[in-house]
Amino acid sequence: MYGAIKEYLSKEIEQIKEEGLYKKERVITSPQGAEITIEGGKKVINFCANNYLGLSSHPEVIQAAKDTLDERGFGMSSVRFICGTQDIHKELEKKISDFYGMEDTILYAAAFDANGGVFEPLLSAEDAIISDSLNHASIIDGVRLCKAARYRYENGNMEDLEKQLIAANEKGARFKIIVTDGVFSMDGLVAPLDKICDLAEKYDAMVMIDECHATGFIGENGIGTLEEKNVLGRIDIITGTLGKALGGAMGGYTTAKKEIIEILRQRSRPYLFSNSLAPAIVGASIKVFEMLEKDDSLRTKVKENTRYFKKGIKDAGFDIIDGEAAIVPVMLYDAKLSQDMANRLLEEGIYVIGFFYPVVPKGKARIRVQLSAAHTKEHLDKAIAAFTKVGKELNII
Ligand SMILES: Cc1ncc(COP(=O)(O)O)c(C=O)c1O
Repeated sequence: MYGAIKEYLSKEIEQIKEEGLYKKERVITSPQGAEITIEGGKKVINFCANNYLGLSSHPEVIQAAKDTLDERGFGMSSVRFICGTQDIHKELEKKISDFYGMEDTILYAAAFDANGGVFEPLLSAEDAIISDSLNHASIIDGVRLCKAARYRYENGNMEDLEKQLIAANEKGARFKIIVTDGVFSMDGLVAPLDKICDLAEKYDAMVMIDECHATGFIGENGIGTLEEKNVLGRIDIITGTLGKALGGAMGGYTTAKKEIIEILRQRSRPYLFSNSLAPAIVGASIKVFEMLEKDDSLRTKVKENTRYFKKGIKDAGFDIIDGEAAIVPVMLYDAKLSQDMANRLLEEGIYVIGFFYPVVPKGKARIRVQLSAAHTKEHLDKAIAAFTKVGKELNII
């Protein structure tokens, strides 16, 4: 009887709209890049993709995908352990392990699956997961799927983390794992991993980080937040995505000690019961890692672009959160203002998104600007000029 649930769902949809939380998909008719065309034909400069290294439409990455498509076919039509593993899947896993200096890696269809499928195979009711309050939804879901006791510490608050570790010890937890995003994507701030690792050592816990917004460009060699915070070799489990800086298509991974990955291959449900990554994505991702090994120009560029944009926007009088990532939250505090500003900026040819409660805390509405190595100085100057113009118009600066 669809009638009854139809009425219920329609009410729910109305409620989402009334709360101002209804998400509309903006349709793009061009490839992903620093400049995109949106439906209706308008060309805009894009500041809201996770295309940090500008690789989403990079010619070398596209060529590698085409070559692999020709050589290896379109799809695998199988999960990994039946007949869905080509040699290139193994090659990519080895590349990722070497990149981080970890022992082994397992690929997933998405980082959402990597986070969703990591806890349940490793931990059970006698164990404890201690999770940062701002961790990504996929970590929250992964934790929910596991029987381990859950502890949550206030974002980045090391006193609270210590309290939670003590609480887990008092309950007699067998194994403990602290889990945090490397970069918190709404603030662009890096987790205090050095302090987290110290506490982990003091209380005998493991550490897991989600590097989705960091791999390839944060830290001197682009290894990520573990390099930035000088904790290489002290992190037990890393999850990451191929769907952001590393080409932006899709795919995720977990990299860790050999036994951890071996158990995941045996028991991680999103790995066991979901199709293997398409060869073209695997081939192109191998190319991405080769490019990162050879050349640091893209990560230098995205860092320079971030510095340049931050300076311009601060000099214009805006208030920003000054983090280490290629994410610049321009703080407006008011939800409606953030929406009005984003709409006006789009009219000026600058595509950004306004974020407000419940995505960020109440009273902390903002426009999140994401920088890319694909942005030119001209793109950045245009954006700073448009922010200044609209900011004055809306009495923000
Ligand atoms: C911190 C974090 N973890 C995990 C994910 C999921 O990544 P994927 O798109 O590969 O599923 C995202 C994507 O939004 C993310 O930002």
